[in-house]
Amino acid sequence: MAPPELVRPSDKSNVFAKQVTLRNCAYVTFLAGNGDYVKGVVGLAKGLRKVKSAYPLVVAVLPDVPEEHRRILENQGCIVREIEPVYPPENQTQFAMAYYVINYSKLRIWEFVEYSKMIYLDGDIQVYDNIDHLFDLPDGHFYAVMDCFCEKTWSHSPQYKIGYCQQRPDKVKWPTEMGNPPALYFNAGMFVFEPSLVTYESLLKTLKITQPTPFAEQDFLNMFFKDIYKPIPLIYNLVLAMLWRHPENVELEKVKVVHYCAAGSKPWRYTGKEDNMQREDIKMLVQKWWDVYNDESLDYGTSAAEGGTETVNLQPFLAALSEAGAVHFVAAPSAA
Ligand SMILES: O=c1ccn([C@@H]2O[C@H](COP(=O)(O)OP(=O)(O)O)[C@@H](O)[C@H]2O)c(=O)[nH]1
Ligand SMILES: OC[C@H]1O[C@H](O[C@@H]2[C@@H](O)[C@H](O)[C@@H](O)[C@H](O)[C@@H]2O)[C@H](O)[C@@H](O)[C@H]1O
Ligand SMILES: [Mn+2]
Repeated sequence: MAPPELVRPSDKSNVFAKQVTLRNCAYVTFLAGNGDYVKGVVGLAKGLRKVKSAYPLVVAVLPDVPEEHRRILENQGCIVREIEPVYPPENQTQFAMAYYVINYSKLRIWEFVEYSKMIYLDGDIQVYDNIDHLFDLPDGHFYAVMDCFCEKTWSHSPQYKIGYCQQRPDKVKWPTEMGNPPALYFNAGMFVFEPSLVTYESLLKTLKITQPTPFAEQDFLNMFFKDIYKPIPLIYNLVLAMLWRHPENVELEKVKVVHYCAAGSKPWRYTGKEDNMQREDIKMLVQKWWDVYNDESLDYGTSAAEGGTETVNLQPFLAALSEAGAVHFVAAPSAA
């Protein structure tokens, strides 16, 4: 589509014009440490390019991410933003995974208010179909895919103990003597949200008085956004365990986003030794991830990746001008 023309409010000459409001949107992920998760983020950057997303990928990096990794990400077209860690209050919590304690730092992305809407994606996620349309979801809600309680990582929970899962609430019903069933619970590896300093301050203030729990920031985000959480279809975040826990809920050919969160499924560490890792669908999905990661035509700056011409992301520039209120932007009639 031709870039939007700058039209002064007084100029009515462009009869084809229709008023559009351009929003400044972006994908955002989180990177910590000097280990191999950087491969996940490179894969994600290339995957978003492969599906021709119109939006940039911002990478929120902790101070311990080495310069070399930051260069790699910038050379893949990522916008690298350093954030300070966020720690939960002093606690004796047994996190489901010890390293989950660093995941509270994800909360810093609510401070990225130069963007009006963002889609957060874990570094162990890959996007295989364009999901830019999610930026058009109505404001005022928190959109994410429902999680599953059936993996051993949930063995601490009452749901797991009685065999209840929100993915199949009719299979083992929640007993009335245990009160209401748990509120719908999302996986925090992917969500659509609106950065806001008010929300950001409230998140940090609330965290200070909230007892940490096994799924760390995922539990905290579920509690914090409970009233505005809206489930979106599983095709936007396939938590791999769904393949063997709830295959009846999965139509793999329709899945747009795959979340390599099952133990042993991180493609860049895959050995095939852990439970379920010899499944044909897992091996296919791991290979699919590597096909994108190894595809040099998807490297930033190659003509193939940018659709034959170097593309410049006008969003921040247009957002700044629009902020200034100096002009309205109208889409020139499509060349198509
Ligand atoms: O050493 C680490 C651990 C986690 N992460 C980031 O934190 C996210 C959440 O961790 P992970 O995906 O391993 O959790 P899971 O979804 O597997 O529970 C990752 O995707 C990365 O974006 C990271 O950068 N370095
Ligand atoms: O810090 C807590 C993490 O909790 C979530 O991972 C879990 C969750 O999905 C469980 O349901 C699975 O059983 C488990 O394998 C998986 O690791 C998020 O994916 C991750 O981004 C992060 O928020
Ligand atoms: Mn993950």
